[in-house]
Amino acid sequence: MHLDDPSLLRSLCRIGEEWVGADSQEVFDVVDPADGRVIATVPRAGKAETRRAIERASSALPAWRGLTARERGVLLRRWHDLILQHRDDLARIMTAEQGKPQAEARGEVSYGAGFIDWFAEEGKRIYGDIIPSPFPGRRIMVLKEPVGVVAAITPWNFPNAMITRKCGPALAAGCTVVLKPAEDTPLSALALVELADRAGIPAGVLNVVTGHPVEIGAELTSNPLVRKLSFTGSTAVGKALLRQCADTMKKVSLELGGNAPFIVFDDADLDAAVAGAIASKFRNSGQTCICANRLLVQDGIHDAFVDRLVEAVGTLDLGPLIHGRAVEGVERLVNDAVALGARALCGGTRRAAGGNYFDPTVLVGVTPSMACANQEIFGPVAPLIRFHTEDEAIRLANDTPYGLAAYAYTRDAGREWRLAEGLEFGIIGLNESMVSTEVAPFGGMKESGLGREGSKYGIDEYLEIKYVCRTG
Ligand SMILES: NC(=O)c1ccc[n+]([C@@H]2O[C@H](COP(=O)([O-])OP(=O)(O)OC[C@H]3O[C@@H](n4cnc5c(N)ncnc54)[C@H](O)[C@@H]3O)[C@@H](O)[C@H]2O)c1
Ligand SMILES: O=C[C@H](O)CS(=O)(=O)O
Repeated sequence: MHLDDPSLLRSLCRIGEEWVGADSQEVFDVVDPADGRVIATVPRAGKAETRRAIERASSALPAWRGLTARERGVLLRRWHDLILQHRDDLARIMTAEQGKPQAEARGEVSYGAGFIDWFAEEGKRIYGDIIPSPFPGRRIMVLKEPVGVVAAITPWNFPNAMITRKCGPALAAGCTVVLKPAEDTPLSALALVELADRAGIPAGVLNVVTGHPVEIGAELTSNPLVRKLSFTGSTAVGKALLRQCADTMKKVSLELGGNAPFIVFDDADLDAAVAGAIASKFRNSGQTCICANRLLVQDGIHDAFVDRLVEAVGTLDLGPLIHGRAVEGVERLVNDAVALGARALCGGTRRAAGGNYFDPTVLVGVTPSMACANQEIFGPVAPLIRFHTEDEAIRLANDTPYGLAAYAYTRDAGREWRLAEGLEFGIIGLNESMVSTEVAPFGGMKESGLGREGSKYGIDEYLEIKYVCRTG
């Protein structure tokens, strides 16, 4: 892989001042999903290394939280600037380990840097309260303090932005972090830590451990020095980690799976609806938590929408899926739907040329009971379900344990409000499918998670509220 700055390609864990291997010297391969080439190896660390990282984060905490928010903000701003200076290299590393096309990868790096920029400022707005006391002679105050050592566990599909979306607010609030990135995409995390080091963020504030997810996770969720877990990943793993945190009562935020409905009403702007569906469904080859997962299309516009969608899909050139298991999972969902009567109007199979590619697919005749309408597809497959009335659309959309993102295209303002209030999802796009920004609260309801990331709300996840009552 060509890098303008090859020293960004780090392949060891970062614990305090040191870049270290696993105690066992074991390593695991990092593989390019496009062709299966091994691009690096990183340590297969476990419990002992994680414990040392936690202890180092704990020892770094007093000095880091002792800085003023402005001082931390200066360091975060430097980190932000270095990320953007090295955007092309960070994108090259991301494409090599995750498969995301270069333009999308550069976009993710800029999006991820936005969280550092945003929270460099938000740290200076962590306001407490002075509350008028009902008791004569007594003062009532509310302080907000950093929660302490944070464990962050992140997924492979956005190997840069999911890390900065946690580390930005955590560091701005005065917390220190032990990060476990996804085993498929550790290099983006290690490059970010290298740049944090160059920015002058003190050693021990941001630590990265790569390796056994279950072993590392067990230490992160059980060690009492860790006061917060911030997890982004599948709902199944999120539930397991939430249970594991109960014994030490950690503060937990979870960004989990989704099953986004994309609703197209008869009165929708057809061009906008097709463009929105393409952008939402096929971004990152369909491997995002907020991808349109079910396209609910009203009877009157259905055929015109299908024709235009198939035409637009025919122009796509997508990247690979993350690994062979992902391709097999998508293939199973498509084959299940077709076996039950759905039709693939385009795509429908893995790419004949081989590799982890699945051809972009439009399925019609899908019914709400099919697996592809109830499971997170995480691939470039658009299942279309017909509906007749608005009430039916809202009922179908809400009929899922997930509640992350939902989209609707209509030009009826009254209907927009009924959808905004009637859809049970944390994020709703009305005539818009590109909703992700650092200034807005990102997160889900029901089994899509707990808490929010980004926005003025995102820093609350890394704070404790302290009530002080003073007489005298
Ligand atoms: N809501 C969001 O903001 C958001 C963002 C990105 C991805 N996601 C979700 O993440 C999933 C895809 O990512 P993924 O495949 O990496 O998810 P995953 O749950 O398999 O893995 C996520 C992270 O958890 C780690 N992990 C896995 N099992 C673990 C265990 N038992 N203990 C500790 N750590 C463990 C993995 O190594 C990885 O770092 C999808 O469901 C997607 O919707 C959600
Ligand atoms: O996959 C989930 C990500 O959170 C999507 S986004 O990058 O925030 O849009």
